Amino acid sequence: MDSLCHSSAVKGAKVLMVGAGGIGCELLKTLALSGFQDIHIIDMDTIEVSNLNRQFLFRQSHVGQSKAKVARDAVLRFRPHISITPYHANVKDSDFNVDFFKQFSVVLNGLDNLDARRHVNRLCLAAEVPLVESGTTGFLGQVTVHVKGKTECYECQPKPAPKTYPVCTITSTPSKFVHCIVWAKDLLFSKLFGDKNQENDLNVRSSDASNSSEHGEDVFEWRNNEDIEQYGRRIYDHVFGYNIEIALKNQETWKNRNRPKPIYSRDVLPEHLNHQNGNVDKKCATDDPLSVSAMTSLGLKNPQDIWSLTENSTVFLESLKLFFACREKEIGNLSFDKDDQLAVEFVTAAANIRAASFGIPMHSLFEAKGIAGNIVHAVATTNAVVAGLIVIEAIKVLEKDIDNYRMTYCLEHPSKKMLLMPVEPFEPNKSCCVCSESPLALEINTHRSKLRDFVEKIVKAKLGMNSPLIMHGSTLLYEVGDDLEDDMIANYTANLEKVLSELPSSVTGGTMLTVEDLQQEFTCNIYIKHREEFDEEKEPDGMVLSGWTQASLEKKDDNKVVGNGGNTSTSMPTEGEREVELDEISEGTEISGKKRKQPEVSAGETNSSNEVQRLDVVDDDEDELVMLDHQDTSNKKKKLQ
Ligand SMILES: Nc1ncnc2c1ncn2[C@@H]1O[C@H](COP(=O)(O)OP(=O)(O)OP(=O)(O)O)[C@@H](O)[C@H]1O
Ligand SMILES: [Zn+2]
Repeated sequence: MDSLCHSSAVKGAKVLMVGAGGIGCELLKTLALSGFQDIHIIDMDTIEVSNLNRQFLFRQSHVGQSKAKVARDAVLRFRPHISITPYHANVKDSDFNVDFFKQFSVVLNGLDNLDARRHVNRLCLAAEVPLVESGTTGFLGQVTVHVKGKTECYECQPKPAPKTYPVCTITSTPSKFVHCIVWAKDLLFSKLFGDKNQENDLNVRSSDASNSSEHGEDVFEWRNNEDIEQYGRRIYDHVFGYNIEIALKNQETWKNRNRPKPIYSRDVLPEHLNHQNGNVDKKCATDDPLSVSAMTSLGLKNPQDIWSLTENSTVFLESLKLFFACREKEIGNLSFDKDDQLAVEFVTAAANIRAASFGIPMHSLFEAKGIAGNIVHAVATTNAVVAGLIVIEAIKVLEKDIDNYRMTYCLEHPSKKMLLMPVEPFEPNKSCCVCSESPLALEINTHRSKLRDFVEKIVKAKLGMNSPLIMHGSTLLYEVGDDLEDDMIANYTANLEKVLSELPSSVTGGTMLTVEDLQQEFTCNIYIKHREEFDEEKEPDGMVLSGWTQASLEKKDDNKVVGNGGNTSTSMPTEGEREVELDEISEGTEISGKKRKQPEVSAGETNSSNEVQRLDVVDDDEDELVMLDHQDTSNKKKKLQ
């Protein structure tokens, strides 16, 4: 190690670290202690109290300050003579362009989301700077090396698709608590507090209801003649009582399922809730609307308690009331946030009441929050191990020790007596459209789909472009930029609303479109195939992109996404479930069944085969997160404490 620390490659290296969170803090410390002398750090966040348990460069007094800057100061205290340059900024900002990236010898990622990772991958490819990429999820972690032309890029292999659920499971036939959470968060919470005009599957039921029993208006609207408690109870009775009764009428649905039980507020709560007569203004009297809490107001203290049905019903009404009383300005714009206490309380209560109705075990707020926020509790040790591995790979990259590059996976349980599983990197995937410029094919109804659908669903969501430019031959159909003339902007805005075949340069079957992101210096050709019909459930986008590894995932996932509740139900298994873990983790990542050589295991080890299945660990990220189901959550919690 000593020789490594003093290697001239290390001393002379200029390193860019992206992310100064859980992995980043460990990484900066390890870099400094390993002899690196010129380190740049980009992080867009400020320090939060919840970071302090593991992001050890930060202290209570730093809360609210830039992570990048505080991390720098903390490390300079024990390595005063090295140079650390912090940027409190989003790595996607246009300042961080290809030229910016070119100045570095290596880029090290300690990020927590797919979007930023893809962006950095593209910049590293364009700037031809090696990338060491990392991620952790609880006890699981991985460090991978990406060198243009030598190893696969970050996007050569498909990433696990966020687990999605069939809409009908969420709206009609939940069988697990997570289904109730998705319903509470993506349907009910959004309906009540988010954008009312959003398409939402609760609409179906509310209009059913308005035809039969209600007054032809939106059931979810607060009516002039009712007080907030009446409103809350009406919503309660509608979603937990009336809607269930309607659902029960469909005998077919319940032939092989347990029939749910309608729950009405009068069955579980007294006619008037005495405590709610308390002074609402007093409950709101705080500088920080985010600190308003139904639990506080009701005297419920322990977030690990599982509330009774009555308690859940009380929390439901109280949190709804507090939203309207204390946070009225935000209503209409809210989306669920795991750090929003009142939102978590509402979602926990609503999910529990629904669970009770469907005979599903109820959960504590702590557990519900974990599921709703896709939280896998971070393990500081995993971050430290991963940071160490990043530095080891960075040193190999700097010394151009290509034969020894490794992708390393941290396991939760020893496999072949090892907790760390190093594997040789793959070569670049020839069909990867990011690093091999391989064209894609898009099946789309060119007479029905608008350019806007193409931009949103394909260019942004699937291809991860920030500032796209779309060309058909020499005609520019769309472009984003700060310096566009007004008439161009008007032109592009008009194009967005046109169907593809009616664009100024008609896009039909057989057209080749070029899509480019100027900042990422990433270009992609898309061959358009016209197709009339799409299966609403299986192909909810109304278009199918193929030709790249991403597309194979789509086929695998025949469920329709509900809202943005992307979750995977990969679980942390107990010892006996080891095989399940391997299968589940690799699910969605190893679609071709390719095997990777595992060179580090010597013949004397217990393994009979020297091949292991590729493991990919999903990261703690909103897009691609692992979610624990209830058994595993409790199992895990025990281990963590
Ligand atoms: N686009 C981006 N530009 C710059 N920094 C980013 C970007 N996306 C994520 N990050 C940073 O990456 C870091 C990831 O760290 P980590 O996974 O520990 O998350 P965290 O936000 O600190 O903690 P948690 O989400 O678990 O509360 C964060 O500090 C975050 O600010
Ligand atoms: Zn690639």
